[in-house]
Formats: sequence, structure tokens, C-alpha cells
Amino acid sequence: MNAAMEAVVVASSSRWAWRWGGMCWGVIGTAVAGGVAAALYWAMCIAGSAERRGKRAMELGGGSLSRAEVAGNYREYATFFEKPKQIKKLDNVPKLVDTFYNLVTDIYEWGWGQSFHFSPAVPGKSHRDQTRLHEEMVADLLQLKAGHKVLDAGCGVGGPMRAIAAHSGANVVGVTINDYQVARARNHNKKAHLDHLCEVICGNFLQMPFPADTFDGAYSIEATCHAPQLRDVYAEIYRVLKPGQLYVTYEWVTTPRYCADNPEHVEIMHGIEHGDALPGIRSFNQIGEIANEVGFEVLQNRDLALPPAHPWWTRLKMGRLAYYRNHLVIALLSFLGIAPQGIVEVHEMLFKTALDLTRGGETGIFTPMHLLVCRKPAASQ
Ligand SMILES: C=C(CC[C@@H](C)[C@H]1CC[C@H]2C3=CC[C@H]4[C@H](C)[C@@H](O)CC[C@]4(C)[C@H]3CC[C@]12C)C(C)C
Ligand SMILES: C[S@@+](CC[C@H](N)C(=O)[O-])C[C@H]1O[C@@H](n2cnc3c(N)ncnc32)[C@H](O)[C@@H]1O
Repeated sequence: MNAAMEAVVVASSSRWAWRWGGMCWGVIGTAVAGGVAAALYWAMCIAGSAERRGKRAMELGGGSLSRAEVAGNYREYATFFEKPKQIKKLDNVPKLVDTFYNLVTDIYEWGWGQSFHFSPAVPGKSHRDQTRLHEEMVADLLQLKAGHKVLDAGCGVGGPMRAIAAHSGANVVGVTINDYQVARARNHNKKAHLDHLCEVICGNFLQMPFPADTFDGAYSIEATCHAPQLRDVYAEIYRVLKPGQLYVTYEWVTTPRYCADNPEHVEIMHGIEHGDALPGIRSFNQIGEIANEVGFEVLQNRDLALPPAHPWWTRLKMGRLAYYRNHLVIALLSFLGIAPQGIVEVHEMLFKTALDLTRGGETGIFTPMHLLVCRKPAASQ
């Protein structure tokens, strides 16, 4: 082979190698892009981080708000906590709570499930079972039976109401201040074939549209913490309950370990108030007194989070990786214009509150499950 031929052979083989290399990179590139697309599809459409998916990431929105209103409503919500005087205007609170649930309901359903509360961890049980057991305990404490009519004050999208109706056979009437939650709850009730037992209305639990002495039982799960004055919601529940009947509530309170002079404790509690639309968290020793003041006999008054119960906040800690994945998914959907502007900020607020709630649990200064079992005396006073 002379030099010229050698040059031709080298050139053509290097061109071939170049083309072959290019093809390989093309195939690898396509495979990687396909993999990324599949992973995103999985994260957005298939994997509902919640155990019982109610929502897909592609469907995340701002509740009853239009897409254009989400960012502005979030800014308004955040400002509320920057000017503490506003939160002191107690009349503002129900509107603030309604806005909050427009902003978070879809994210809660997508990332947590249809029950918007915590539960004590139970070794060997799934989150779904732990949630159900915590809800069924309410039905058992109320001694509910088929034919009873029970009030769920602050019902969310109805996870607890469905568990309680299915467990006891009782009729449940749920009240929530947020009309988007009403629509979601009714839809879930129908899908679960429990709409003959479960009914939902939009209203303020401080002024409910029911005559006095209507219900055979009443409960509230992690909801009355939103009331500007606990006395007002307890008094209203007392009014609508039949004499001799029971009210069970799981309350968000500070525990005996909370010290108002400790700046770290104060910072944690402010963080929780801001991230959860709370007008001010009450202390464990106030709630029983308030129940007594409105006329209830208090039969049980104890923190369900105390040992031997296992920590309720482990579910928040275990989800750390999932939060980052969720953040990526939400940021991408918002960038693509699929999710509304402002939703990334809402998600960041929830991420921050998850850290504060975990700190509240680990330091032992906060519980979301202080149990009160109350009875309206048989001869109503
Ligand atoms: C009782 C209330 C709500 C209690 C809980 C149901 C919610 C409190 C904090 C929420 C969450 C925090 C982090 C979110 C995460 C960043 C996101 O990726 C997925 C959803 C979260 C896990 C979200 C779920 C619901 C909470 C645990 C209050 C409001 C009185
Ligand atoms: C954290 S969610 C808990 C929902 C439900 N109990 C559950 O465990 O899934 C709090 C609920 O209280 C409702 N709520 C708060 N303030 C209210 C008010 N003033 N009147 C009626 N509902 C209210 C909210 O709309 C929301 O549904």
C-alpha cells in the first residue's frame, strides 16, 4: 500500500469511526432523553407520593382560585404573618384560612393523601393503616352506631369522615369553610360509594346552619386550631350537640415542655403558625378549661403523642427525599406553565413548615393530637 492509499484507508476508517461514534452518541442521547421523560412522566402522572392518590402533579392548582390569582393570594397570605397586628383582627381569620386551603389542598392530597392530619406511628403498619386507626378511634370513643348523625367540624376533603362512616355505619355531616374542599369531598364520597352516609356543606364552624340539639355526636380532627377563639367553636359545637352526647377532638397545642422564654421554642411555634394558617397556638392546659367554660364535662384530657406512642413526625422526616423530588416536579410544571405561578412558593412554605413541625415534635414542645373527650350534660345548662 502506498502512502496515498494508506491515507485514503485511514481517512475512510476514521470517517466510519466518526459516524459510528455519532450513531452511538445519538442512541445514548435518545435513551437518556427517553429515560428522563419516562422518569418525569412517572413522577408527575403515575407516582402519587400520597398513599391514596387523590391528585396527580399535572392537576395541581389553586383550589377555587383561578390560575392568575394564585401568586397574588399567596403574597397576601404571607403578608398577613409579616404584620402580626392583622392576625390579631380575629374577623380576618376565616378568610385567611379559606385562602390557605385554596393554596394547599391539591398539594396536601398529592403529597399526603385525603386525610389532612397526623397519626401516631405504629410499627409494622403502613401510613394508610396508621391514619385509619387514628380516625376509627374517634368513632369508637363516640360509640357511634348505624343511624346516628355525627358532625365533623372542619372536615377537609373527608378522609376521616369516610373512615368513620365505613367503620361505624353512622351518618356524618362535614363542615368546611373552603368550597373547593366541599367539591373534592363530595367527589371522593361518591367514588367510595359512601355518599349515602356522608354529606358535606360549606360553612363556618363558628356559626353553623343547624338547629340546637341536632347531633348524636361531634368530632374535630386538627381543625379547631384555626379558630380565632377556641371558646367560640366549642360553644357552637356544644349548641348543636344533643344533651348527653359526646364531642371528641384532636387539638394542636404546646406541651408542658414549651417555654415562652426560650427563643428557639418561640421561633418554632411561629414557624408552625405561619406555615399552617394558625392565629396562635394554644397551650395544653387551656383547652380543657375552655371546654368546661362552655358547659362540657371533660371525660378525657391527654396527649396521644406521649410514650409508649411512637413519634407522629417520623412520616415527615422519612419524606425528605420525596420533598426534593416534589419540588423539582412542581418547579418544572410551573416553568412549563402547566401549574400556576406561585405554587413553587406555596410548596416552599410547606417544606419549611414540615421542618418546624419536625422540630416541634423532636423537642417535645408541640403535639397535634391532644385528645379531649367531652360530654354535653344530659340536662342541658
Ligand atoms: C392540621 C393541619 C395540616 C397537617 C398536615 C396534614 C400538613 C402539615 C404540613 C403539610 C406538609 C408539609 C410538607 C409537604 C411537602 C413539602 C410536599 O412535597 C408534599 C406535601 C407535604 C408533605 C404537606 C402534606 C400535609 C402536611 C403534613 C394544619 C394546617 C392545621
Ligand atoms: C387540617 S384540615 C383537617 C381536615 C380534616 N379534619 C382531616 O383530618 O382530614 C382543617 C380543616 O378545618 C377547616 N376549617 C378551618 N377553619 C374553619 C372554619 N372557621 N369553619 C369551617 N371549617 C374550618 C378547614 O377548611 C379544613 O378543612
